[in-house]
Amino acid sequence: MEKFIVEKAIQDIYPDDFAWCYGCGRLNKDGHHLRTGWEEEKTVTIFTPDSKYMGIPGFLYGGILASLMDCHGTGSASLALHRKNGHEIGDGAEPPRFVTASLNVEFLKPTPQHVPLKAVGTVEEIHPKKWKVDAEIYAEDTLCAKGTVVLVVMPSTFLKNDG
Ligand SMILES: CCCCCCCC(=O)SCCNC(=O)CCNC(=O)[C@H](O)C(C)(C)COP(=O)(O)OP(=O)(O)OC[C@H]1O[C@@H](n2cnc3c(N)ncnc32)[C@H](O)[C@@H]1OP(=O)(O)O
Repeated sequence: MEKFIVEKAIQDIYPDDFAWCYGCGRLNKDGHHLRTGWEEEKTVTIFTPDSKYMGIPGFLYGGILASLMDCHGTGSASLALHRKNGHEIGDGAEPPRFVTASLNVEFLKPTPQHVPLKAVGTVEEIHPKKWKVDAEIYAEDTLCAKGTVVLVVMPSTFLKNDG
């Protein structure tokens, strides 16, 4: 796999109040800090899980692949609606925020530890408030998992009520 770094990620511009997700929140010091950006018309997230995310020695725990798929989905949908709204990362506009409505993962091959994983997404609009991301996760050049994530624009039920 070519060396790839996500230079501009949608998670970098989420407002602080929404930057705490365990998977992709930049402000969650214990989290994975997943970052998702464009690679031409596809979305990409790169992640090398820590050694502790072991299933069988030498191979990854499947739940961590699901986590990658999950946040790759929310980030991809946010990128796509942001672009549809006429914005790109860095133009100062606040991006839309999505939550996961469903997550389907197929584990195709044993996934080795200690190599960078690359999630590649194809984003499709179902409705302006509902998007689908078909994702593939590669370890080096091997397709190890694929899945589909459905995302919905974050409803007001997620707004924190301090009262
Ligand atoms: C925010 C920063 C990044 C954070 C990343 C976090 C990643 C996560 O882990 S999120 C946490 C896990 N996910 C959750 O907790 C979600 C919990 N579930 C829920 O809140 C709800 O079930 C939710 C929001 C997913 C779906 O709600 P539901 O009311 O069933 O929505 P749904 O019927 O699918 O429609 C969605 C919207 O599209 C609209 N819509 C209209 N036409 C259509 C259509 N043809 N098809 C689909 N939707 C349509 C619906 O009317 C609705 O809009 P509105 O709310 O204005 O009526």
